[in-house]
Amino acid sequence: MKATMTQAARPYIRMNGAGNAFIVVQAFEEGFHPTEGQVRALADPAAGLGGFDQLIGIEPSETADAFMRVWNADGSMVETCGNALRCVGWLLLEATDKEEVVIDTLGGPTTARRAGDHQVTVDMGAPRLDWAEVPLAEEMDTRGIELQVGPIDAPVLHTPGAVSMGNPHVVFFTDQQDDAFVRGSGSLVEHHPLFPEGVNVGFAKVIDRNQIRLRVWERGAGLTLACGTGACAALVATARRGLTDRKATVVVDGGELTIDWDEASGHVFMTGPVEIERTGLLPQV
Ligand SMILES: N[C@@H](CCC[C@H](N)C(=O)O)C(=O)O
Repeated sequence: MKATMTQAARPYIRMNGAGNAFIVVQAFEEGFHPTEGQVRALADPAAGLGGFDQLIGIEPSETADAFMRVWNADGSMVETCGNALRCVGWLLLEATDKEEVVIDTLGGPTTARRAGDHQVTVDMGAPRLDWAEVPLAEEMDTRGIELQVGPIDAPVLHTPGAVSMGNPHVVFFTDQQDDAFVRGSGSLVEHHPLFPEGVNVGFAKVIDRNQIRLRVWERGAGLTLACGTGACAALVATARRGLTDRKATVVVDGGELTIDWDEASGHVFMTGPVEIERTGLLPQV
């Protein structure tokens, strides 16, 4: 028998952060607990929501202004989502007269504040750079891990940086960023045994010391127009290799994100646009 959502006719807000697409459900009063299958069904464009990269639940929190729960389009529940933090931050800031809000996630708490017209800055905390924190399956220097794609003697991709921004990322330094290449190698690396929890895969082309062109194959969502934690991970990985400064514009398919790895606090701050596209009611799945 097909399970139906008990949360029938729940209101949703469709938002995007630099093109990263979200369906946001407010779960302050009534719980929101979709199954993996229901998330997948909602993400299917046939459900009428237009497809999305992540489904987001905003729940009450005892220690923060809200708790943000994240499901990837494949139904997996994951630690965090940088662009959704900016979107949820925007909603909470609009609903209160606060200058700053704190949003807790499975990946840790984040603060969000307005940064101009429909722009929000989030403090993503310090990147986790120890191999066990990423996590990797074996000890390696995360500035450039022993991983390559392609023939042993002529790899097309090799020695990516590995970073956790609350969720796992690898970042390849490459000029090759076309769709077919990103899809083919991203899907391969996402499930590599070196990453026991899977991994988000970044393809970073350094334009200059303050600009990176980035495409990301997201774990559980595939190629997206933007990935906030991916942009933070790319800046951290390129700065650690001396390829960029600690502050840069990361150009993604859906816009631009400013990433600043603050020297004093060690925290990574991300600033970028948020957009409310429309509201509606969740379909029965
Ligand atoms: N879109 C995101 C990341 C969402 C989660 C990611 N796919 C994962 O599985 O860790 C972002 O903006 O950070």
